[in-house]
Amino acid sequence: MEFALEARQLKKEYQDKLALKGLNLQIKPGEIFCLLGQNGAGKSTTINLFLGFITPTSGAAYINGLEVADHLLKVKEYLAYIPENVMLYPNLTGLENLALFSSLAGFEYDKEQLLFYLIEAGLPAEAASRKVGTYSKGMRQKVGIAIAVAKHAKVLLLDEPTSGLDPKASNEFSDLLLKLSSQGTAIFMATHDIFRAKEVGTRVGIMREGELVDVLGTAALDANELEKLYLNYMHN
Ligand SMILES: Nc1ncnc2c1ncn2[C@@H]1O[C@H](COP(=O)(O)OP(=O)(O)OP(=O)(O)O)[C@@H](O)[C@H]1O
Repeated sequence: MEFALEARQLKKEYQDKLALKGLNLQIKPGEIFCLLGQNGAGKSTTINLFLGFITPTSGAAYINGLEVADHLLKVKEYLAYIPENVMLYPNLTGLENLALFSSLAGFEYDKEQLLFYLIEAGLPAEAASRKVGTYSKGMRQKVGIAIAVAKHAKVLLLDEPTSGLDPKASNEFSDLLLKLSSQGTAIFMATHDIFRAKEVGTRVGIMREGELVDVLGTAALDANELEKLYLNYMHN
């Protein structure tokens, strides 16, 4: 079977810091994998390797069966990325931003279709014609999701997307992720939010000092048990 995301002995060393120590991981289409870990554990490094923003010291990252470092452009077609702060053009409206990013990915849509994507992602219709500079963080995340859907991304990478969102916005965001995964999108999310990880994740990985020390199925755990396990790893 072809995995949506795969890491094989993936290693990254910066100058004198071994940030990722040989990660092995396989994620299927429709899965939501949440990666927990303290600051500096190697979560962003992992995401940046899947995105092709940095090159591995050894080992390889694969998206849809393609080695990222060898197929940077092709892999970009499959991927959408939502960082903590979605980068959009503040002087363009939500509709204009979506039109621009869709077109960069090779998709041209009329206004009606663009509006449909934005509303599907939970943006109020009245906001779509407003400049993005006036949007809240949660609204910008929704535009990020609309871009992912409009470019038919097979894989969504997220780096702490819910930090700084209020509980309602965070909850709406979780619902969007669940909807995307039910449509077959594979989702890989670095987060500090154990509760959300349990709620949306199919599996949760715990990373410590560049190593994936555990991977847990969320179905058999409640959030308190997951928090206990996590804290245990951090203290030992
Ligand atoms: N460009 C770089 N040069 C040198 N060291 C780096 C670089 N980027 C990251 N590191 C180091 O690699 C380790 C892993 O960092 P990384 O950003 O992947 O952690 P993280 O788990 O994403 O942390 P956070 O939760 O704070 O985002 C850290 O020790 C960090 O200082």
